[in-house]
Amino acid sequence: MDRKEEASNSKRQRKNDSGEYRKRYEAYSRLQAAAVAFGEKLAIPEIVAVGGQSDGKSSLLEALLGFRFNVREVEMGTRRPLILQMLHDPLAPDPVCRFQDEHSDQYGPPLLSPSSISDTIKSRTQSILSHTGAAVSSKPIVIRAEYAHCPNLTIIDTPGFVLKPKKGEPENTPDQILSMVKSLAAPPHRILLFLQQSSVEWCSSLWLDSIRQIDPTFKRTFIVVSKFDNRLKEFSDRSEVDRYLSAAGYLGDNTRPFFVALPKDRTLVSNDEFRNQISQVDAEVIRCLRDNVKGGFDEEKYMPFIGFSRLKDYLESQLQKRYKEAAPATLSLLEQRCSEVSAELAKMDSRIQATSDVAHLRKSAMLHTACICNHVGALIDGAADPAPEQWGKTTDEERLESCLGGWPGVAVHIKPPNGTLRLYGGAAFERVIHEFRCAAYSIECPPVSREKVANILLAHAGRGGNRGVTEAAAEIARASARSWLSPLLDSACDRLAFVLLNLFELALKRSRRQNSDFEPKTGDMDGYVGFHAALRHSYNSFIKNLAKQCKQLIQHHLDSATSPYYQVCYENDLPRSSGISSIQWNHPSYGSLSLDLSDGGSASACRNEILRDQENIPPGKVGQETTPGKVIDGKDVLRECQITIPETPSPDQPCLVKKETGNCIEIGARKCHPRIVGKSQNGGNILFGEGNNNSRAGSAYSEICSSAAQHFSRIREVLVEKSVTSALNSGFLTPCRERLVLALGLDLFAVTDEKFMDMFVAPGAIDELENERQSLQKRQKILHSCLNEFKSVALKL
Ligand SMILES: Nc1nc2c(ncn2[C@@H]2O[C@H](COP(=O)(O)OP(=O)(O)OP(=O)(O)O)[C@@H](O)[C@H]2O)c(=O)[nH]1
Repeated sequence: MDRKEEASNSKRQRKNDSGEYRKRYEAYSRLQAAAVAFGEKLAIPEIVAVGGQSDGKSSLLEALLGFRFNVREVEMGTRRPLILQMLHDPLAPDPVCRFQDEHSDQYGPPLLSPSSISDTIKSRTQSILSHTGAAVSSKPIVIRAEYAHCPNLTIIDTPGFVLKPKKGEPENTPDQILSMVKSLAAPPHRILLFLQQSSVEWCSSLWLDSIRQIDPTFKRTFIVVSKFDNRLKEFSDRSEVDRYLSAAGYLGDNTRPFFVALPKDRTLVSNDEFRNQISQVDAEVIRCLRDNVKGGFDEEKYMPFIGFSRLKDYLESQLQKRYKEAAPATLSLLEQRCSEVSAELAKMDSRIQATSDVAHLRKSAMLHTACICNHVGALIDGAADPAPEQWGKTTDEERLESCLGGWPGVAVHIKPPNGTLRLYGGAAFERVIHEFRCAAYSIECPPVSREKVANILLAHAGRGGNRGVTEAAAEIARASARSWLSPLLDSACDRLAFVLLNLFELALKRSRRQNSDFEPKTGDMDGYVGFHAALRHSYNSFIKNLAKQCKQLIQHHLDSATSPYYQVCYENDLPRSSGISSIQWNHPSYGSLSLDLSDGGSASACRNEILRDQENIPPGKVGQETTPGKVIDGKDVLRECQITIPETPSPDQPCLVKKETGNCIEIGARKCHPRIVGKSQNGGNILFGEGNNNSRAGSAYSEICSSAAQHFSRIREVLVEKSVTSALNSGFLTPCRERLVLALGLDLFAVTDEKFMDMFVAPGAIDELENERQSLQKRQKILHSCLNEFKSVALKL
């Protein structure tokens, strides 16, 4: 082979090589566009330019591209990462730039003028920042530039590090930039191009440490000392310049920085002139080092690292090298992604098919319903997920949101233990029951008019009955209990229903979390608005029905407790203790609720409140913790009662209890009762004494009031302790645990297919699936074409 032949062979070889380079590069840049558009995580070798603000990153990019696109002096600097895909095209004497769509892998029309490029960068940056209100955004802008004078190279320009935010920018801007750049530079397949101005000494470099945190040994970092022209005039002799160029002691033995100067004149010149200026500056740098420095510099050692053109060649060769190395891994990753996307697409097809498959929909809907019911059960039995702090309610919130306000007929503000804690489910239910008990015990037997007493009493006297006073008192107490306790019972049912109604949302939340944590087991019902609405409606109706039934049931209990025949039972039924001391109650549910878990302050506040409003204390608490008493005019009357009422109270002492009704009286009156009756049987004016209103006047009336209060208390106790609490539990909770799934099932599924499918006329849901499917199809198509491209690239490696 003669020399001529050899030369033409090597020329052909070089041409082939550059053809291969180009093919490989094109394959990667298409893959990169797909990765950006679809959020695919593919390890594509890329260069990320990082450094402090105004250290020259964008100028270096322009120099690499071979023309100026940032013609406007952009005051804001780089605010979004800019992925610049440079494609060497010998047939493009003028640069052809296209922006990738913000939301797809498609590129827009070619932009020819540099000002339109910088304007687009600016407007895209501003549109996203005005939307987020931040100073920077990590969403990249992608530009593809084809040009005869650019290399095959992809560089990501990043916002420059800053120490302080600019005026009007959020305070955390420096941190935001740092963390954004760190995450852009973190993937190990990315090469870092770290720029630092030549005027900065390595020992005082602010950002070198940040780079070390990303790449501690600079294994994948190229270091560029920018604006080298600014430093040149400071060198006087060779040793000085060689020491500077070696950067010894700061970057490690294997890291050689590049020293680059670019034209600082930013006046608009033609692209040819711009490239001309770049070469001139390159030449000028070498000339300065040779001529202006005594003894020049160690050219053998440092020449390959000085000047822009050397950096450009180096970057291109490094990127090509990495492309070649990464190709097998990229190919296998692409194969994997292609089969994954195909599987996703098949799954999506079957989901779309399932939208018209009644049997499938019935199964999924039943599973979903059962799952919701299970979660309701779990929440009733006691659960702490979702976070009660966020999803629970305090007693005040419950009152407010249920629009039920306070307890009817109760003037005092009831503060149940744990009222300040955010509870839901079973715990909130128990708290409402307790609150109801407090409310019930705070109701006093209302005062009765003398006319009422006279009407009942005189009629009894007329019939010659000798139990007139007792009968009158009982009759009064029954009427009072009916009119005062009935609204309270209704209110309790409404409050409990409110607690249970809230559980639907929480059960949904738990079910969603469970579906996202594991493979969806309960069928994917997302988007079927009609079904979700029907399920919610059915649940609400179930709870409202329970409330209605419970109201009827406990009204029935109230009717029995206020029936004249029941009086006999409760007189024998209720446990009594001797003397004046309180009844001993043995209620496990009460015991558990008296456990106040709210923080110290609120617990003691609540206790104080309870002590202040003694009505809030049901008898159970009375026996255990404190002597019950009602504070009237600042005195604990009951305590006073206990001290002052003798074992056998004198009928002359009606004044002692004259003012009192309710609990206080109830306890004192137990002893008084037989004597009161006895007194009335002793003849005289049974109604208002001997006609002397000032001496004994009012004593019979007071006795009747007192006795009525006693009856009232007993009715209330029977009701609260014996029937209502258990009726509420069995009326609400047992059906929720045992009948809910069946009731909802009957409502939703015991219907014809046609009616059932009405719930699934969900154009929104099907559209959503169709959109997802289309985007998957697109992704599949692009990944397949990238795969094929890489297969042919790999063949020539
Ligand atoms: N003297 C001199 N000036 C330069 C050189 N390179 C860039 N400059 C000037 O430095 C200024 C900042 O340059 P940019 O390229 O915008 O810096 P940047 O790092 O991209 O800035 P941010 O994107 O805001 O972080 C511009 O005015 C450039 O003209 C150089 O080599 N020598």
